[in-house]
Amino acid sequence: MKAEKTVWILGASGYSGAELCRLVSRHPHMQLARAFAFSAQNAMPLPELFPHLSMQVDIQLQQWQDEVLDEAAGVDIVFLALPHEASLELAPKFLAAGCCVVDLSAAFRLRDLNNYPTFYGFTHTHPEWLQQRSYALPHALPVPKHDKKEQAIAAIQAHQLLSMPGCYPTAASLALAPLLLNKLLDTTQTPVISAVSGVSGAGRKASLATSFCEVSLRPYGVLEHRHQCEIAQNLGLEVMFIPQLGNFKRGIVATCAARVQAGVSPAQVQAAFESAYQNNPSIRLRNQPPQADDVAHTPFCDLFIKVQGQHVVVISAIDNLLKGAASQAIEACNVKFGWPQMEALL
Ligand SMILES: NC(=O)C1=CN([C@@H]2O[C@H](COP(=O)(O)OP(=O)(O)OC[C@H]3O[C@@H](n4cnc5c(N)ncnc54)[C@H](OP(=O)(O)O)[C@@H]3O)[C@@H](O)[C@H]2O)C=CC1
Ligand SMILES: CC(=O)N[C@@H](CCC(=O)OP(=O)(O)O)C(=O)O
Repeated sequence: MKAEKTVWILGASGYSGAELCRLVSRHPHMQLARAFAFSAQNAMPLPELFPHLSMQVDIQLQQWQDEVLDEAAGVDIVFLALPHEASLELAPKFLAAGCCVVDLSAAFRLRDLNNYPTFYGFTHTHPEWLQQRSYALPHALPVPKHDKKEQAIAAIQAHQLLSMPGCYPTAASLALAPLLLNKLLDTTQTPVISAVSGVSGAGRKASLATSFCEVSLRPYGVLEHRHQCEIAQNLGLEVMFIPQLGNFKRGIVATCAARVQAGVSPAQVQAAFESAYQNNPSIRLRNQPPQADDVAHTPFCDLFIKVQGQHVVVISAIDNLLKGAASQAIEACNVKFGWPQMEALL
């Protein structure tokens, strides 16, 4: 049977792009037509760069050249797993060619233009697309326009540009959204999110800060990380965000501490999570705090909830390269094109 959708992947020599190549290759409705790297030295069969993909992915990496854009008309889905500014420049060109663009970068995530110079160091040059994109967390979010799962799905289906959430924002938003959706949170107390990420979160290119002997457990970007405003945007309230780098390869464990309103019972909190996620095959409610390896190489978000008096702690674990990037992008496409939500992911 011929796959219905042809796919290009840009950034396929990077960590999340390579995961996308693997997932698209096993997707029954997608055909991986071309995969691009940026550097000439990466123009090789993908399994030469990532040997674990041998016999899983059969694609030759090509060096990206702008002239290739002339051949984009007729490509159904283009995944961009690129630096933010590269996505910002290329996405509108693919959109103009009629492709559905799924962008894993932050180029189209933030609604407030002013946050780009502050948190990303560049001025946004395509604000028109910020108004016409769907921020594709394929689950209910307690923010205007996304307060019902059906609306979130309709938005994904209606838009040509899907902007994928960041990795920490995925973990934190899924942890806190049910409390907000059900109006259980005491919003006079700012939630605190302390999250540890493996070093693949920083991407593949070598840097001293992420080399093996340099990393132990390092807090960074305390209260000023670029994901703080994305999490606040998702939840509709301020948060305190403390990211940390851990000496493991993949995964994020986010510990989210907040306060519920007086009189809210543990049973009400549990019921809020069960009703929010009962039909969601990518979320697992756990009886024990999840650790990073429980979700590594899986498309799941594992959540553990503990309530004591008015204190609530939700611990959320994802694989940053999958639920935080590539598998969530496939999930969004599955929702968009009406395929089973976990197609190609399990
Ligand atoms: N790592 C993660 O956990 C997550 C990453 N993301 C986002 O996904 C995107 C990719 O991240 P990640 O996979 O970690 O990155 P990597 O650093 O592993 O890979 C980056 C990719 O982009 C290519 N590239 C670099 N510069 C350019 C450019 N100027 N123009 C076109 N292509 C370029 C690289 O090609 P070459 O190798 O040939 O240089 C490589 O294929 C980023 O926007 C990131 O923020 C999102 C969620 C989680
Ligand atoms: C460990 C590490 O460096 N993590 C990255 C976040 C991961 C990422 O690539 O960010 P997006 O999810 O926004 O694309 C950081 O702190 O900037």
